[in-house]
Amino acid sequence: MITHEVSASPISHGVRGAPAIEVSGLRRSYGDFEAVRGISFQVQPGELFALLGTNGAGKTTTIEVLEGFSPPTAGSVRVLGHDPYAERAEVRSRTGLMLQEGGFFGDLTVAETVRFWRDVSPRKPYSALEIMERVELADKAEVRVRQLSGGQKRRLDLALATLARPEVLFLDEPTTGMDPEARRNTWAVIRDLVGSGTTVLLTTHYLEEAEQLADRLAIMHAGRIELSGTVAEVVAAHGHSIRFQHPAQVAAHHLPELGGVRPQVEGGTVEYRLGPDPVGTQQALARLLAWACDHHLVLTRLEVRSASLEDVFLEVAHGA
Ligand SMILES: Nc1ncnc2c1ncn2[C@@H]1O[C@H](COP(=O)(O)OP(=O)(O)OP(=O)(O)O)[C@@H](O)[C@H]1O
Repeated sequence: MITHEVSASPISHGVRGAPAIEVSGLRRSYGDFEAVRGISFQVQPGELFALLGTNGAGKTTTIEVLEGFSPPTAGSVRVLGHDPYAERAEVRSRTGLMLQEGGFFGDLTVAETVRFWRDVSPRKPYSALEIMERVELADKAEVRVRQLSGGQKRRLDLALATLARPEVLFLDEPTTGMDPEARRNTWAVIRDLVGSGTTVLLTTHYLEEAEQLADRLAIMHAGRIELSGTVAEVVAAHGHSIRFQHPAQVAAHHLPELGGVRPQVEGGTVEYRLGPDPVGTQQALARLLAWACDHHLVLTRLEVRSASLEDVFLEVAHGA
């Protein structure tokens, strides 16, 4: 499958004031199986929106509909104000995409690959060398694509998806297989693109990637969006937790309730999952410390913290 699309017009973000990407009540079935079950979201021009989710949640299916590879079973999608399936040529000339499986000719070198895709692009804002340098592959220019490592192939994929400076960029798990340094360099490339006005829809299994890059995100599970918002909103709604090492001299059923919350004891750790209200958390902590003093206990490894994106994700994955 060819995965590198090219841009034909300068960045204009489609219809003025309209979202760059609009998904309304999208459903997509494969035979009897409904992979996407009525999801809605919008991505504004110049925004990076991350779709997170469990395996098989429907992220790639959603991206494929947005790219115009398949029509919705129900609902509608718009990219730059157009229907990507019915008006495929218009949309695809202005979007870039990087799928999970890149479609390379393994016998070509990196430089030949970049030159080939640059030659067929109607817009050539960067030289072949600049394109390779941006993803730190200039020193691999003469290496055959099939000899690149997995992470290097992903970087080449990103270079090809962005060589025409697309208005909207779809990135499906862009940093899978990259080492931590390559991942950080790729984040910098993506940030530059967003900084220059590109709208990005990204899927990832790396929660840190979403935390680092996303203006807003949605967490999908089994075809539905379970939560969405900014990272701060999603995490704040989840609340706080108080944890400490389970004191050996206190049976689990003698641990106190804090603000009506019972503790969970697992792997030698006691955890109270509290709501998002900071006053409630403070009162719970005061009550816990008073209880510890009354019982002459030292609470080791005591911590109070806000939920992380990982906590939220795991709750969606297990609880939804
Ligand atoms: N062509 C297909 N035919 C039948 N079922 C499919 C097809 N493509 C995807 N599915 C199913 O649809 C569901 C959603 O798949 P999809 O690839 O969209 O999930 P995902 O969120 O991208 O998953 P992952 O994180 O594992 O890549 C899965 O249960 C998958 O098995």
